[in-house]
Amino acid sequence: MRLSRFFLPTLKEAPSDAQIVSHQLMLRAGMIKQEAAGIYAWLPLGLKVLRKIEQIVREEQVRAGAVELLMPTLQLADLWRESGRYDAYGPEMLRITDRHERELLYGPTNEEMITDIFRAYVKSYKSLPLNLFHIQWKFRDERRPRFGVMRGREFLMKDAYSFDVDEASARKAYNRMFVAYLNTFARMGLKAVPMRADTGPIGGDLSHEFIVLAETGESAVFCDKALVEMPAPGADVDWDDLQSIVDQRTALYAATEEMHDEARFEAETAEGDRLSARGIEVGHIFYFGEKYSAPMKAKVAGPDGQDANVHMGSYGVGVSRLLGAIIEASHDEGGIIWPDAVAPFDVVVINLRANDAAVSAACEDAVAQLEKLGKDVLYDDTDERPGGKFATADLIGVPWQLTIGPKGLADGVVELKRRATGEKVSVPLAEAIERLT
Ligand SMILES: Nc1ncnc2c1ncn2[C@@H]1O[C@H](COS(=O)(=O)NC(=O)[C@@H](N)CS)[C@@H](O)[C@H]1O
Repeated sequence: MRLSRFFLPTLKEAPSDAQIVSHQLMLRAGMIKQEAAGIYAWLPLGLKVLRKIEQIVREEQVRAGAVELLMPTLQLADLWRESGRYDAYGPEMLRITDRHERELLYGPTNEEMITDIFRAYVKSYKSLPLNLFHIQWKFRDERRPRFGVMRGREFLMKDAYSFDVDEASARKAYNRMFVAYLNTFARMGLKAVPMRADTGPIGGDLSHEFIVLAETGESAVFCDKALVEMPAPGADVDWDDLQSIVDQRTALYAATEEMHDEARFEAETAEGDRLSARGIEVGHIFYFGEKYSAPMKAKVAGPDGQDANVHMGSYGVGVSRLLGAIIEASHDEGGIIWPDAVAPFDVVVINLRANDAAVSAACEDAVAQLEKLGKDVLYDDTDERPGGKFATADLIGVPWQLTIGPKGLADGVVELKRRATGEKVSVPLAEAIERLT
């Protein structure tokens, strides 16, 4: 992609109301534009990252056995009246009346709708276990949207819903999501710690939040620091028997503020291992049994032919929030440092003298070779001065910068820079390409 043909409205300064670094950098890097409080337009660079994060979430859901569908953003109020949540949900719910005076709402979550879909078709335990997920925009009329996409009003969520014949099976579904979440966040270069959490308006009695430690996090958290460095289980696990993996983590103390018990923390965790910090909630999983299947009559015939309510859980990931969380965890004074797996481009090719035919020819050759190898290249072919080009490349956080100028060309070398470390080497183009693949 030629930068001269792209749409990258970078800003020298962030607007003063952007308080945290991720909000400042997303605005300065031309990734988002606020259209209303808590409501954003996703500009090309931001959308590329959003889609990469979404794809990692999707792949790990599928690996854990979940099946993707897509539910609408608009829902009938009557569905929420069945579960009793229509009034209980409160002012965060955006209520809408259509031209026929029908009462609708912009979905903040989808437990009722997915239960309605399930009960319409599934009648036998033989269809279980089942986990259905989608990645869809939600609306929550937050009283104080802030910190950019971190706490928006319209935001992208992956929400999955599991259906099982009994509690024991439902806990296995819960464990599959628990492990899938550990793998998901690790693939994005994040250290996310599962912590016992409150269940709030979703309900149930078993819940974990996945927290990324960050000073600007809204949650106060307490945990055994061993949990932070524990590697993710990876894909090669027995998805039908994950209890030992889950126990390994839940055996160590980890709780959000609402669930924290200082006495228990001190009893269970040696002083040197106690971590109290602030964190960002990037995922939240719940087991809530028959909370929705009972009032909505979502039943299956069991092996004995008797109908029984299915046991459910729901599992959310803040897909759009993750851009903010990743930047909070990975940036420096120059700007964003994207982990390779979610970067908007793999490499920026920087032309130091766009009006020099030989340099431009060398750049275009490098771009062509890299694209032939499947690399996603941003080619800065603008007539911006070199300092400005380097500053833009650092700001938008692409993992590699390959710079070509007249002097390097004369010496038969290009300069390759690793954004994360700042390390630079001057090597022949072939070797630079070798290092990039
Ligand atoms: N206002 C918001 N802006 C951005 N992300 C949010 C917002 N509210 C929640 N999230 C993200 O969405 C995730 C899931 O939201 S939740 O309320 O915890 N859980 C649910 O809605 C359940 N239905 C899970 S399917 C949270 O962990 C958080 O990462």
